[in-house]
Amino acid sequence: MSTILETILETKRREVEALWQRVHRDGPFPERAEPFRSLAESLRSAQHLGVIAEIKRRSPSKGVLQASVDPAARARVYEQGGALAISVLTDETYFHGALEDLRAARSAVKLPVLRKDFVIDEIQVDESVSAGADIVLLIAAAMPADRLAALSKYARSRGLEVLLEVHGEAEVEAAVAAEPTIIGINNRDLRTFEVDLATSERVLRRLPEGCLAIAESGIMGREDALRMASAGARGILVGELLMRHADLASVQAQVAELCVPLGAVAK
Ligand SMILES: O=P(O)(O)OC[C@@H](O)[C@@H](O)c1c[nH]c2ccccc12
Repeated sequence: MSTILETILETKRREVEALWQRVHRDGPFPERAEPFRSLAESLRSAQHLGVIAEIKRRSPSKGVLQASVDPAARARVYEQGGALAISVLTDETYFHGALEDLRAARSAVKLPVLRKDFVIDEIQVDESVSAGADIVLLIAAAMPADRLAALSKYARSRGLEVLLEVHGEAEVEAAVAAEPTIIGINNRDLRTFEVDLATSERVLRRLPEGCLAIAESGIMGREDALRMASAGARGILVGELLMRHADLASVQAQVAELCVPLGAVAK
């Protein structure tokens, strides 16, 4: 056990085990009442960079960002600022999130909601569907290529959109083969926590034509948003910048600032 990702995955394997036991004991997860909402559609039709605004109480790299958060109120403000989707950290151990946060956020808005967790097993996909998630994150570095493809296929078969996260060029081939709905390029290396926006610039050049791609992490303002847009990203995933503010009026203004026009960008 050396890197944080490996440590987290170790915890996830135990959670998966417990989930299977629960399902064997109590039966399958309850049916989902809510229809799915699509992020891919709004990313494709938007004339501006799509902002996926995140609810994250703490992170292993930054510590506590905001201990007490009202996910419904925050989701509403993200929506009012013009975000195309809400991302909710649901991992409890390392991010102090919960599936309850996702439910609360989703019922407060009309936007699609991304379940941000470390999904490595079909049972977590079932749980995500039941909880009302619209998009699920899969991380290329978390599993071998064949598992990535199988899990992506399963998630899509259950009606979810798949955001598949890569960090470097080396993961692009496996990611594309898994036929995700959207590819996310994480500017933060989950092994070292180092953040570099040049990561997105490099990887975006390697993606096949027509690929819907977003840049994740380390976006700290309009300048960075413009940089990601001109590199070819259709959207950005932003957490820390928004979570550093408790004042919801300034959070809303901050989201609006990030929705830079795509037309103005030389591609
Ligand atoms: O807070 P930031 O630097 O704006 O980053 C948001 C998001 O990209 C980050 O939370 C993230 C990207 N991939 C992840 C995987 C797991 C947990 C968290 C993440």
